[in-house]
Amino acid sequence: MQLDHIKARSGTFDLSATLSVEVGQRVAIIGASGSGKSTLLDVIAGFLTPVSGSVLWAGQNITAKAPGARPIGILFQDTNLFPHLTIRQNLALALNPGSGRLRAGDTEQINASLARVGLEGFAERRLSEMSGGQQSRASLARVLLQGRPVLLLDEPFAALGPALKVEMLDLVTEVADAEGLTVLLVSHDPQDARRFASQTIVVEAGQVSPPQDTMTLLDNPPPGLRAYLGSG
Ligand SMILES: Nc1ncnc2c1ncn2[C@@H]1O[C@H](COP(=O)(O)OP(=O)(O)OP(=O)(O)O)[C@@H](O)[C@H]1O
Repeated sequence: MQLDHIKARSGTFDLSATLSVEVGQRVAIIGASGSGKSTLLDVIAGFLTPVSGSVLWAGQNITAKAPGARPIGILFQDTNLFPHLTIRQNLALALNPGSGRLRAGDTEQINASLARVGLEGFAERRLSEMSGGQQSRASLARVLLQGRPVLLLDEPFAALGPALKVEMLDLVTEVADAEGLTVLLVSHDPQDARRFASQTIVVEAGQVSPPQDTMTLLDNPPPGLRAYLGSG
């Protein structure tokens, strides 16, 4: 994925980015609150049209494509599932947004995606009857069902507590590696970056830096990042 001389504006906030992320990479995005991390994801996902510059995937310019037509799946902290529906109904809606009716092959696909996230046998369970960790797994199953090659994660596991968060990041790592997904993870926690991503993008006051080696960056952070990390 490439961001080529992107300039974007959200209200009075300006963002600029030129970078490229290799296919199959897992990359963390870190930066202070309000620095522009979500704005960057909005540009990549197509929720915010840049003023200038291009978003490219596999050499194709996707800047003008609607969010649903992009090769991108998104996982936010708010679960993307309806609490009163069963997991099967929720996933059927993800496959067939209009009707939620199951077509030939859908059940197998749903069962396979539940198995991939360790939720075999949960299809008839309502979301409201599941733990926070199980709900996170179900929302991951939903986004995986879309079969998009790029996954954007905006602090999706922040509410889970440290042990469960690590478990979910490891699960995403396993699935992403097995399927060759390219993953961008926004996080406030440098430990997430160390655990999850060999490369890290720093966002500072709307300026997006290209990916750098995570360990090198965090072991010897530049002044702006050092202040944000609170490391002296
Ligand atoms: N429509 C808007 N009008 C004015 N300012 C906006 C608008 N949308 C976003 N901003 C500002 O843009 C900046 C970047 O916001 P963004 O949500 O991308 O930051 P972030 O790094 O994701 O922050 P956080 O870590 O707190 O989620 C913020 O200062 C925000 O207040």
